[in-house]
Amino acid sequence: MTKTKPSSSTTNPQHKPFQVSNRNFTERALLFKNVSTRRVLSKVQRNTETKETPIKKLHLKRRCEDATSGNKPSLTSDDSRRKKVKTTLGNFRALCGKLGKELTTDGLHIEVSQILKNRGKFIHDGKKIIGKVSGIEVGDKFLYWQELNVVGLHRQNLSLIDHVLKDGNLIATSVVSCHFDDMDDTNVFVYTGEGGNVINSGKCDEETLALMNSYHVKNPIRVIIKFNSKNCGGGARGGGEVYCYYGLYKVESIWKKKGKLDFKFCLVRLPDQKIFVKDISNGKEAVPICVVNHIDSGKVPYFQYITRNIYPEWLFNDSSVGRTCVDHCSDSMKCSCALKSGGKIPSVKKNEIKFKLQIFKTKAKGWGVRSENAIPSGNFIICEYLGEIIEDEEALKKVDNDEYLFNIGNYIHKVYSSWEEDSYVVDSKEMSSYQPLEASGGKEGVDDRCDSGRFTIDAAKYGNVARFINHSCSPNLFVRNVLYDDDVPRIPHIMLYAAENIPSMKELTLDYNYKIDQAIDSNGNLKTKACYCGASECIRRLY
Ligand SMILES: C[S@@+](CC[C@H](N)C(=O)[O-])C[C@H]1O[C@@H](n2cnc3c(N)ncnc32)[C@H](O)[C@@H]1O
Repeated sequence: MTKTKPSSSTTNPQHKPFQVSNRNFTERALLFKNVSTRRVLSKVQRNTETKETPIKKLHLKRRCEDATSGNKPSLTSDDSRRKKVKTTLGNFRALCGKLGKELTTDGLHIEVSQILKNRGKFIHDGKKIIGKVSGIEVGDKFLYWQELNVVGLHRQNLSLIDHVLKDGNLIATSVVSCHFDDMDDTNVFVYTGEGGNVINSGKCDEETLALMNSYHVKNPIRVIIKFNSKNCGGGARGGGEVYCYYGLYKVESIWKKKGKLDFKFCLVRLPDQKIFVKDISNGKEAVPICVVNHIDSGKVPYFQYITRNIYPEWLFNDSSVGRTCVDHCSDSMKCSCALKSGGKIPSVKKNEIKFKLQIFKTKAKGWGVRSENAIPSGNFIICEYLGEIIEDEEALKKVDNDEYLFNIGNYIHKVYSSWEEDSYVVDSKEMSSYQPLEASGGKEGVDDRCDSGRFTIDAAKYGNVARFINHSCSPNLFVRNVLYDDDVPRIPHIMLYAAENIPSMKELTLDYNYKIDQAIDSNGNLKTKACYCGASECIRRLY
């Protein structure tokens, strides 16, 4: 996730846009962590070379057209634009189906897009847009390169960089990147342009020129990521290539390695753009919990977002439990805490999430959690681990599906003597832990129903943001079992705290406290799982 940010120094000391020079189209590499995209580009070239449209003609035409701003107030609302985009894509695919049996042939797609263009069916009348294309949202997916052209995201058949003349200067409008698999974060990525001594000769290819000018103009550039849906949980065609629109970026810096001809362009994602899911809690949390995925097209599998644990019914009817509060004070008729305060529900604000947490897709560990704000170390509760409270016997039956089980353990680390947050006592040696139960010894020596060590939190169906926090052998969070004075005495809350100052956007991690070689599956076989935390002290095994 941490990328070395290139120096912001530019190779053009005059800070003025470069002028259009002769175009020397060759393939070039768009890099995410130095991975080349040549293969994809040459495939596009191969497929388009067979078409009749002469490249020279396209150039002439391009010189004449000028930019259209996507931000100008449009005649139609964004909703109707969106409908139009959907209809147009539907028409495109229907026509592909009609004209060719082999839908994956790019030649067919070019032909179909030409037909739609001739019929005036291109979105935005085939004009090139700078910035947001109305009707298209971040996260929208497209099955074929030509669909990007039809909807106005990227109107190039040959090049990964699209550009337009704006006030006499060529500027970049969109980039198609073909590599997503080696990144934790696409907020920053690097494009490597073609070689050529721009400073001395004043000449370079159009793509390099456009990106250089965009650096000065700071115009928004659309980024589209191409990926293979086979690798990320299926796609519209059950595996294959898909293009996903990732939003607007700007060229932050340009540099050139000593002795090398090619330029590198650092593109940085513009802030305040629509994200994939604005608030997965649907307003249940005080701070919205957004979901972003810069890795693939996968969505968070369904679960129900909760802000309080779900306790088993029998717990409330069992006098040995000694619970006086019902469902965390939600029922003012039954809850003794509420009755004490004249029927008023006590504030549960102490459990509110205060940091702007974000669920994001990691490279190798599924979803993870990070904070958009920096988090100072100390007694700041990041969040509580929530789910269904189940007995350990029940949890043991879930050994083959234990991803979201958190064994509460035998120890209570904090006791709140009142609703005041600062009156707790920290007394902890033993952490609670995620499953497997075999490792945590959850059943040891307990006969009483409400004794601790008999309960596990299952966040598979019901849970909150904490269910996405991954393990690290060098974690930046720690766990405390916290008991409020109105709680079921031996079912503490699992509260997560910052163990250090955590910079914004750094993944939040816990030590799952698993034991190696002690997890057993339902057939009695030893279970192992690799750890991809990446810490220098990583032992390479989760369990
Ligand atoms: C509580 S879930 C964490 C969220 C999970 N990544 C997701 O996508 O929903 C625990 C699971 O995440 C994965 N995981 C967490 N930390 C990991 C790590 N350091 N290395 C590999 N997988 C990890 C494992 O599959 C583990 O069973």
